[in-house]
Amino acid sequence: MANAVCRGQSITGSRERRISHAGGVLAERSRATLSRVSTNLSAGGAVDRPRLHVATEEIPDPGRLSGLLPEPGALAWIRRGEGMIAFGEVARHKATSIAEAEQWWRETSAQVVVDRGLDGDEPAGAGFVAFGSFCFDHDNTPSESVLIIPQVVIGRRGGRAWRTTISNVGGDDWPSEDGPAAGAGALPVQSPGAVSFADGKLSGPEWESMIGETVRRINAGKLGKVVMARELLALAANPIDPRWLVARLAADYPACWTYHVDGLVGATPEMLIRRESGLATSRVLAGTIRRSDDADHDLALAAALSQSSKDLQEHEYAVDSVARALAPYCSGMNVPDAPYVLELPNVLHLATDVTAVAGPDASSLAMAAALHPSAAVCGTPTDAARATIAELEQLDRNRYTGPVGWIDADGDGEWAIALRCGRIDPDDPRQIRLYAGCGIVAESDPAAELAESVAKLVPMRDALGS
Ligand SMILES: C=C(O[C@@H]1C=C(C(=O)O)C=C[C@H]1O)C(=O)O
Repeated sequence: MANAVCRGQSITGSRERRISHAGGVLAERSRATLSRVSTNLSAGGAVDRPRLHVATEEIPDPGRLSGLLPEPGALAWIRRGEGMIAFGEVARHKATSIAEAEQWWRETSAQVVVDRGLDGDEPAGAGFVAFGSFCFDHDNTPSESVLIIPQVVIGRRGGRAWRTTISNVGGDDWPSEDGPAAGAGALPVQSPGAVSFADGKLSGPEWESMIGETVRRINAGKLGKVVMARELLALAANPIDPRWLVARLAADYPACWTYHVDGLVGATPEMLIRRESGLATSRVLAGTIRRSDDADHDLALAAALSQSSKDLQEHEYAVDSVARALAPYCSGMNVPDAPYVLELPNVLHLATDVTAVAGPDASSLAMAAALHPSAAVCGTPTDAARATIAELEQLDRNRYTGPVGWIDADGDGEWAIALRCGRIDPDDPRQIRLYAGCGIVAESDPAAELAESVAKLVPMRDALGS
């Protein structure tokens, strides 16, 4: 990816450095005089682009990342204790498509001045990054996709921890000292209090009959698979603080990617595309069984899942769609012949990890644009499945089942599929919509699919404290 990052370049004048402790995290404020390295860019003269200054430094282990979120709007990306949290906002891009956001990021990151970075091999993400969350279907939602450039990022990966500060060259030299600090001095996290649940537009039985109609359409011959989702409305006594949910999800689902971007909170097991140092990986999930409380029984369930023709077919559609979409961007693709069983605390999934060598211009977001929507969340053939969802599902999916994740200036990044999540109502933060969907194929049984959706809602229900 084109990258005009100039580390240690274009900095003149003295630098004053002050280290202070904020919740065990070293905060630094530096003053530097920047010589102008670029003129303010506007794409086709239409869009004002921020001209940004980025500094990253190594910090001591900051402790539990989910404990560092200073305010409810802070961004989170955590898996097995590693990842990034971020706060403050330097720029927010309302994207009309994933491809358009990729273009915006490519042009914006080409204008960045990088003052300092980490010594040696930097972990992906230790530098200029944006976090994003995209709609499932831009044509069928009033809501918007976003790419957010934060002011401060704290990350931990592979035994190293860092802090990145991003500031607008056109504005103040550095983020205001009054801005939020991670950890100490942060706004306290409030429990949601008592939570009640209600069906979304469709009740359970109505959803089952909608699934019955989907199965009929599939059997009529034009569709192979359609993923149908439902929502559950949760109403809490207090405003729902995403940090409450992030902390619980990250602790209870360490193998999943726990995220919070702009009110969308969840812990997803499905990785649409991860790109790091030229290697692309995608974890495809499709085919699900609810776990029991008994380990031996779970073993039998796992064996049944890996031999279920209905689940294997559903899985095959999803893997095919990913391999086909990825092929133009990659070489040396490896697609395992058979899936393995991924165990989560609530469900078992059939899983396939596809790996490939990414082409030099294939950023993580460019590949996400090509992959979305995969048959894991939409169906096969894509256009017919998407139209069937729009016609029958009666749900505004919003950003549920869209890509969620982050990208860095080299195009590396992680874009998961926003599953096992909820969206806090921006107009009434006591309300959150929880979503769960199921892949429907010719052999699907509506009652079993409803039960599967109930199992998929468990992580968010538990995180809310019910
Ligand atoms: C749509 C969801 O999950 C998708 C559907 C699956 C299935 O039907 O087996 C499994 C994983 C996901 O690809 C969801 O969790 O909401």
